[in-house]
Amino acid sequence: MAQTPYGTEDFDSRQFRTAMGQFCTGVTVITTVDDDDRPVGFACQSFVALSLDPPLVLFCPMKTSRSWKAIERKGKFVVNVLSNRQQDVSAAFGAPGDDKFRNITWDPSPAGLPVIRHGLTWVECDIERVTDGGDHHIVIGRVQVLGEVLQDRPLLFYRGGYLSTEHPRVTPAQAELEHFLTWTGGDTWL
Ligand SMILES: Cc1cc2nc3c(=O)[nH]c(=O)nc-3n(C[C@H](O)[C@H](O)[C@H](O)COP(=O)(O)OP(=O)(O)OC[C@H]3O[C@@H](n4cnc5c(N)ncnc54)[C@H](O)[C@@H]3O)c2cc1C
Ligand SMILES: NC(=O)c1ccc[n+]([C@@H]2O[C@H](COP(=O)([O-])OP(=O)(O)OC[C@H]3O[C@@H](n4cnc5c(N)ncnc54)[C@H](O)[C@@H]3O)[C@@H](O)[C@H]2O)c1
Repeated sequence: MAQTPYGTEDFDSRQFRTAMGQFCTGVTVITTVDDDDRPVGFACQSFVALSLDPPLVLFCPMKTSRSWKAIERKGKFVVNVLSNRQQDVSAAFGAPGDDKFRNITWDPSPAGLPVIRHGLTWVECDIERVTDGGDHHIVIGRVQVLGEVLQDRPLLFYRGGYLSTEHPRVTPAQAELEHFLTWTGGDTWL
């Protein structure tokens, strides 16, 4: 049953979060290295694929974020897309801390930024533009490198908690059609 809507800005922060929590998203960890080459990062659900040509993405860090300050100085970041096995990774990077990488295994991206192991995929980006978003920044990044894709289920954030979903099944007929549509070997079968 529909609830009575709240009036113009006649709501508190808890009510706003409850409303926004109805929108289910994936979870990423945005990483970089600081001036001393130490890995830093934070859990981030405000990540969006923005543009295909040019390839742009965006995310929104709190203006008080120390990770953001390191990302801004470096001018580069990696977006790590988490799998459903990485709830603990999200929890570690979703809370303030000075050594969030303590129990995290990672490899350097081409630019030397942390790629967290066992994520669904990752992209390395250069900061293209930063605009104002209230108590957050809106950071637009230009994608430079696409990481490999792992066949696993995503970690989802919904109503302030974690969820997972079945990976969509690919039937043999769909796989055959995909192979046909992406074939680059020429018309050798004719
Ligand atoms: C699933 C999920 C999704 C999230 N999505 C987003 C998102 O899209 N955008 C976003 O900005 N955040 C998001 N968060 C929250 C974010 O991950 C956490 O706030 C994280 O701690 C931020 O890390 P940081 O390094 O950016 O900030 P930190 O530097 O860890 O700071 C976090 C807050 O703590 C304060 N602080 C830091 N150090 C101290 C100290 N020594 N003493 C007192 N206060 C201190 C800072 O001022 C800041 O307000 C999300 C969290 C979760 C779990
Ligand atoms: N965009 C963000 O900055 C953001 C997003 C999600 C969670 N968080 C933080 O992570 C922690 C865990 O969250 P929770 O489990 O209590 O969920 P919650 O119930 O506080 O969040 C529900 C929804 O509200 C929105 N939200 C929450 N905090 C926000 C913020 N500071 N700015 C903008 N939107 C926000 C998000 O859409 C989130 O999915 C909290 O400290 C929360 O502030 C921050």
